[in-house]
Amino acid sequence: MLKHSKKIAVAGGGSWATANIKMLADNIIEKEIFWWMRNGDAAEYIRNYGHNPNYLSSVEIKIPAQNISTDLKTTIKAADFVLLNVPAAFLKEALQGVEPADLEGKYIVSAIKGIVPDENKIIAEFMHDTFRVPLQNILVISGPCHAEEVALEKLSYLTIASQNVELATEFAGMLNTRYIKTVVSDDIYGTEYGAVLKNVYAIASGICHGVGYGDNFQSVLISNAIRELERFVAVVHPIDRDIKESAYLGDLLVTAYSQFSRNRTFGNMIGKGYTVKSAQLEMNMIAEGYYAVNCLHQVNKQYQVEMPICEAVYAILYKKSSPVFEMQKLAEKLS
Ligand SMILES: NC(=O)c1ccc[n+]([C@@H]2O[C@H](COP(=O)([O-])OP(=O)(O)OC[C@H]3O[C@@H](n4cnc5c(N)ncnc54)[C@H](O)[C@@H]3O)[C@@H](O)[C@H]2O)c1
Ligand SMILES: O=P(O)(O)OC[C@H](O)CO
Repeated sequence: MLKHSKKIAVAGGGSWATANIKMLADNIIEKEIFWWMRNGDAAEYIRNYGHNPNYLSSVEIKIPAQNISTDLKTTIKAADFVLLNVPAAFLKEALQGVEPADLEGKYIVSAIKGIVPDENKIIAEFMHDTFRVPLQNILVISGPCHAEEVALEKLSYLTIASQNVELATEFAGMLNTRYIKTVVSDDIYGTEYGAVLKNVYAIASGICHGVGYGDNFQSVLISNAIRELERFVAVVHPIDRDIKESAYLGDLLVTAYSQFSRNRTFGNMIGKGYTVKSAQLEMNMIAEGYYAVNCLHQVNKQYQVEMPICEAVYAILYKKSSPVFEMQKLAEKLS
């Protein structure tokens, strides 16, 4: 028996939002699901045909047509849980017109793996500082899980993090299905920063592949990446955590090695000589790590953690440094 109401709004129209809609609808707990997206044509198509025309188009959308809207305030008003699923770079724009009062008493669930540009804040911090959402009302969905495998109903594990563990456990119960298993954590900072960093490491992994390094080097890169990730989260939010858990190491591995990874694909194109603009145009999807590495570069000015992989990716993407040169330089620092 759930303590809270089961009205959930999903905000975002991409692959992960579509996968989240599927798992919430496939979960057996009765609930009402609302869906906001900015693209009116896509919303109309989904209402008419029950499939997202642009992302995971094979997934059957099993929510009532009238619950799909392009008006975010109305969608938020209808729900108690607001699941944010817009890439971090566009979150501020998506929430324009939404006031702190609109979110009063709501639970905010971030499925975003990114940092809000200019603010340089992870999503929980941004929602807390800007919309006065109490941290106790904020949840994070993370873990190694590609939307494409959810569409195929391949067994996947999600981590639901919140300082309010009872709430996280309750929300996790609304995601479990035959193909989704959930783990609960109280580490929102480590979970969010871990997910942000793994996107940058996946870009590094793609760049290495693009310039011609093999599996042997790749494994050393990822072994150094998890140590870099651990160093950073230990300074930003020092608590006792096991970095080998799925939300940290697992997510890094899936993104660094999977054919479905947006960030790795983007990095591979950069390694092969594409410009940032041309690589972005080539993809209908967003590589969060591109935006995140710039934010991390700013955030780390305060913490001064040794982060050679992030710095190499930053130099390539933002200083137009040569991928071959940066990877050679990085290789000297890895162990
Ligand atoms: N795809 C996955 O498997 C997956 C898994 C876990 C977490 N995530 C996270 O989910 C979030 C959403 O990513 P996704 O993979 O669903 O995205 P996607 O790459 O599938 O889709 C791109 C999304 O960005 C939106 N978008 C593109 N340009 C925009 C603009 N100028 N203004 C506003 N919106 C714009 C599109 O409408 C679409 O919703 C990201 O933070 C990502 O890290 C994704
Ligand atoms: O692997 P990416 O770059 O597509 O990111 C998607 C998810 O974060 C994987 O858990």
